[in-house]
Amino acid sequence: MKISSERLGKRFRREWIFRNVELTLQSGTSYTFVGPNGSGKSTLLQTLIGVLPLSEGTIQYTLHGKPVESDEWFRHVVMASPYLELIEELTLLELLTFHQSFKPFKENRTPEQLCELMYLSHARHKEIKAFSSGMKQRVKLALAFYSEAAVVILDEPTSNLDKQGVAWYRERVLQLSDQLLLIGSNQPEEYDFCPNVIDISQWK
Ligand SMILES: Nc1ncnc2c1ncn2[C@@H]1O[C@H](COP(=O)(O)OP(=O)(O)OP(=O)(O)O)[C@@H](O)[C@H]1O
Repeated sequence: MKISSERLGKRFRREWIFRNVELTLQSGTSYTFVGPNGSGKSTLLQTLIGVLPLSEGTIQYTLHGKPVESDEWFRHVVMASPYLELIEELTLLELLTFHQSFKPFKENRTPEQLCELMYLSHARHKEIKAFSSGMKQRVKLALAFYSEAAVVILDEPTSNLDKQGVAWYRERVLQLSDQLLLIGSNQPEEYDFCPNVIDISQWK
């Protein structure tokens, strides 16, 4: 997968968050967007995957040399972020089964296996609304790590995680090798392995 942007800009009302963003993002490597609070990291990530409409410029997805229509981008993307909610009324197993029906897990893993991989087997019959914030974050990250998708987006990936959770994140994220990984972060421990660190302030 390749995502490229030309003269990409986003504004909310009269405030430009970024302008003239020129990017070429390729599978098989990772890119981290850094910048102070409010600089636009989350906005850029959401614009790049089509969750937020752009205000100017263009974005192109190319898969195996062919352009992908913008209304199909979502099929190729998984995203974990503190502001995207899980379905609170479902149990963990129900949530994973539902998710799997539209995005299968890598290597045909089952929902039960995924519970083990996120160290939450004991909570598999619990409703998500009864999960702690750290448990929810583990679920979001596991969905991102183990779903079949060409593009993986992790915004503030270790928010709410304890030390063990951070170690788990670091171990798992290093195993994403053939996908396109995009991270939004201000915590070096979330991205110190990443070869492409991009300061978003340059586009203000
Ligand atoms: N829906 C919205 N309406 C108006 N302004 C918004 C909206 N969403 C974000 N903004 C503004 O866009 C700017 C960038 O916000 P964004 O959340 O992308 O920053 P960030 O770099 O991810 O910040 P943080 O490090 O705090 O997570 C901020 O000034 C914010 O107030």
